[in-house]
Amino acid sequence: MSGDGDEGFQRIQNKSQNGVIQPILTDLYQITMSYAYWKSGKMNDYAVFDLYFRKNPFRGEFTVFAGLEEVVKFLQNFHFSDSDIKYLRTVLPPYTEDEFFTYLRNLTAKDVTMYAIDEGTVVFPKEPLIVIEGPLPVVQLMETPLLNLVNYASLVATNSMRFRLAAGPDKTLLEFGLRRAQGPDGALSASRYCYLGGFDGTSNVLAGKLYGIPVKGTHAHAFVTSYTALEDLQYQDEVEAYIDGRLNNQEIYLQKSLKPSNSQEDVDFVAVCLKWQKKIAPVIDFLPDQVSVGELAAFISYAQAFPNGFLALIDTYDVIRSGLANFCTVALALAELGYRAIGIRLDSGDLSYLSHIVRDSFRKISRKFEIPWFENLTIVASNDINEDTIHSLNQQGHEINSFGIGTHLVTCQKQPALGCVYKLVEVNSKARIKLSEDVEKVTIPGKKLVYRLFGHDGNALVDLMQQPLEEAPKVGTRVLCRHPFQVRFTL
Ligand SMILES: Nc1ncnc2c1ncn2[C@@H]1O[C@H](COP(=O)(O)OP(=O)(O)OP(=O)(O)O)[C@@H](O)[C@H]1O
Ligand SMILES: O=P(O)(O)OC[C@H]1O[C@H](OP(=O)(O)OP(=O)(O)O)[C@H](O)[C@@H]1O
Ligand SMILES: O=C(O)c1cccnc1
Ligand SMILES: [Mg+2]
Repeated sequence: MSGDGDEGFQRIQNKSQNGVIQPILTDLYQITMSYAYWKSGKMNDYAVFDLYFRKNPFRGEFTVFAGLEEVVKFLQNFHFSDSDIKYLRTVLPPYTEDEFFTYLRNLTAKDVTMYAIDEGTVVFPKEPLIVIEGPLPVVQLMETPLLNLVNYASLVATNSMRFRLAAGPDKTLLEFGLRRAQGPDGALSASRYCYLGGFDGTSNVLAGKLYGIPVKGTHAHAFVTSYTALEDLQYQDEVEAYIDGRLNNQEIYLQKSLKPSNSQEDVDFVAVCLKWQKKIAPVIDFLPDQVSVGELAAFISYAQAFPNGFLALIDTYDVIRSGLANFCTVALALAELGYRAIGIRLDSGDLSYLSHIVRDSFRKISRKFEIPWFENLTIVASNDINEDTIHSLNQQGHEINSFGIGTHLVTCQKQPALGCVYKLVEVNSKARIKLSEDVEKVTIPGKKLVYRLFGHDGNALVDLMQQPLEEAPKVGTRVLCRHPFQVRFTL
């Protein structure tokens, strides 16, 4: 068994994420330009490229830089394989000189130098996040893969941090985006960089395995709707075996039982639940004959499987009249047997209103039965949540402890791409500029160093770009900083 698992892991490591990141994961024009550079004798020109973005995403004021670890791995492993070369021979024109393919086959990043800002740093438009320098054709070939590695990673990390800022530091944020992400690679990147941006965990099991991200989750509506009666808690084949006389009543009863946390003696858990149902009905105001018995069976079944991890999705039928009542019933039965339930999840309706109703019931039970922790049970909310939903919930007031967020987080619905670019700024120590009709698109020529200047109070004031030969700013000394584009003249 473990052999199978390891093979699966190897397959993924070799072929998925890292396997797919390779020099020919690029735009064709990088290869054709390399050929032209090579043919015109520019292969030893020394070029400097800046990787930067022009505008913070989501109409925001900051960006979180991410993707650097994969960039480093990419540079370390940069080479074209025999099969890459074989394929490229079919793509380039037949008159492409043979020596070029030998040149490509022997290329590595050994003559390339990279400077970068630390991954996870808050960064701003126009400043180089990565500077790459080396032989022109080689650093040209880096453009597309590097942009691919940084763009989405930084976008989704920024999105994740924005959700974190909206929710506040004490909420648990779970990424539930696998089913809605842009394919398998998009999903894995989303899980990885949402964690970097401030989420606490993911539902994506493979991301947990590959990147060490905590994996968390609840259960789905299907789990609830699959049960229709308390009899579902018995295995059907065992019911048949009982009818046939192959099993006795005691053996069937065991399916309904649970051992208390401190004993090995089976207790009829269903009976304990039904006892608590009667006791709490007047406390939190529900009618036992109005709850869904299938939902109760589902919750009991989940509680038997995870007596220390019972978290129930309570909106399958009716949150107040059924889901909440059934959850409290089972949670109290668990409490009698020495277990602490975790809480509930809401996946529809008015999340502010419902979270208040739920917390209110938890408080009533906590006081009535003197179970202090019951009022602090976790309330998880999900259902198409975006950043604005969280701000709105904060304004209205809510009792949610944890948000499960998928679609809006991983697809970055508010802005689907960051727009990082990779521009030539220097060749053979001479600055290069790209002019444009659009002033935003004019490049800042020359190699630059970026300093982050901090005030006396320890807060960052400004990022300063300088040429390498300019004197570095000194602590305690005033520095003249000019905006690179918005020049202000005073007369
Ligand atoms: N109190 C609230 N304030 C702001 N947004 C909320 C609040 N409660 C829920 N939402 C958000 O409103 C959106 C729509 O909720 P709505 O109740 O219409 O959806 P629903 O319950 O899934 O219903 P349906 O499935 O029938 O569309 C969801 O994206 C949800 O996250
Ligand atoms: O809403 P998201 O932020 O994408 O979070 C993930 C969603 O995925 C699940 O249900 P799914 O959407 O598959 O079914 P549903 O529409 O019935 O909730 C879960 O219940 C969430 O609603
Ligand atoms: O664990 C959950 O509750 C979950 C996981 C993925 C999508 N929606 C919910
Ligand atoms: Mg949904």
